Amino acid sequence: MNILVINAGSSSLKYQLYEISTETVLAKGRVERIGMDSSILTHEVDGQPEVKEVSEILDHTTAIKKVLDMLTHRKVGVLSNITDIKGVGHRVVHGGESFSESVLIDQQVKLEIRKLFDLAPLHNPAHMMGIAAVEANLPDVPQTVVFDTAFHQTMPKMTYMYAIPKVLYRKHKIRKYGFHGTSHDYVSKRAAEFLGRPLRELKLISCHIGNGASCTAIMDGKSFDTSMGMTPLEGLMMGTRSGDLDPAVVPFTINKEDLTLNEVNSMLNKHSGLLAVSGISSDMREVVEAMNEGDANAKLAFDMYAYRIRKYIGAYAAAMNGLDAIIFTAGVGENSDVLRKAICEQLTFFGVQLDEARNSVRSPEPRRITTDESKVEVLVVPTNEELLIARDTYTIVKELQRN
Ligand SMILES: Nc1ncnc2c1ncn2[C@@H]1O[C@H](COP(=O)(O)OP(=O)(O)O)[C@@H](O)[C@H]1O
Ligand SMILES: CC(=O)OP(=O)(O)O
Ligand SMILES: [Mg+2]
Repeated sequence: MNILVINAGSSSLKYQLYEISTETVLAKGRVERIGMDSSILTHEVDGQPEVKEVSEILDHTTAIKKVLDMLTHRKVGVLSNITDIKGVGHRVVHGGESFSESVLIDQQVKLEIRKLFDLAPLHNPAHMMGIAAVEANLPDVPQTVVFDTAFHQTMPKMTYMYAIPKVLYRKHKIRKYGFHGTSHDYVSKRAAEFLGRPLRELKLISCHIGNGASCTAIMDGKSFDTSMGMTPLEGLMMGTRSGDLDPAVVPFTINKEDLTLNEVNSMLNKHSGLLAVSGISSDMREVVEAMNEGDANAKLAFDMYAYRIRKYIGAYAAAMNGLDAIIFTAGVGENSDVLRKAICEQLTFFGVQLDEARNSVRSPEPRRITTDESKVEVLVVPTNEELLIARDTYTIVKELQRN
């Protein structure tokens, strides 16, 4: 059965087409710069060179249409007809308190996602555009949503409540939700398999370090605490997001700089983090390069970034009263041996012994980067949010076909 996985952003749309019974990726790609002139569609079929097509793609509906054209293309396509797609799974960042698992999309689900626009303004509106675009192009195909927040619905009240008047939770559901749940879920299961131990017995800290970044404390196979909050802004320092800061900075800045609330929100989400501190880039590769050339701002940005991750690891080891393994994943976590080294070198107190040779290995497979004697294991586990989305979609579609 062919399942299409969609991760729609405001100006981009990533896709992967799976043959799910064998979990094979038949094709994948992305559309960038939707709504701008010269949008770019990049399409890749296993073992073949990438195909790039530049055209004007004004909205998500057109973007999906182009993707479907690519998938059925005479030369670079992998399907003879779009009716060969039997289900579409979407990544949705915010599911609030309504969803603790993946669901089939219906009117009610769409309404709930819309209600959460305020809580994930960068993500949820874009996901809705993706869902509507698929509906317009494939009206008869069942669609599902897989939420970033779902995995974290197991957090106890003690970790998800903010210490502010209760009325704000009652009226507006202001609380910690946590994100990247699909990734934390996937890598924790892979880590348990790799270690050959039951997940339920492990105390894990998974560090999803990509553009957005979050750490999760996982106990008993469940999310116990996580660094992102009501929105994906809390916690670690990120590419362009500030992460934790004294909330008083917000009214103070509004006052002193004569900014609006929206401007401050945008500053904290889009113009902070690595980008602001380094003054160079939100991309860790460029920050490390500048640091190696002696740039002091890049060094400060790198040190702050690594320090925050270390601090969360320390906090979560205490929160769980123990730690078996730390997992690094996502763009930076999987690729930056320099960052992993900076973090792990200062965790010897916990019994982390980094093996530098293992740390510098690159591989798409899960691997250990500590010595055999290390008391706490540190693993690099490449994430695969799309595969989990495809699996969940398959389960839901099969159930639908049975009824
Ligand atoms: N070799 C590398 N070294 C350091 N950072 C890298 C490397 N390759 C990719 N990255 C980082 O990964 C980030 C993207 O991570 P990713 O998980 O794909 O993020 P997202 O899904 O949020 O777009 C980039 O911003 C880049 O900084
Ligand atoms: C929730 C979140 O931050 O997602 P991303 O890392 O894809 O921006
Ligand atoms: Mg990501």
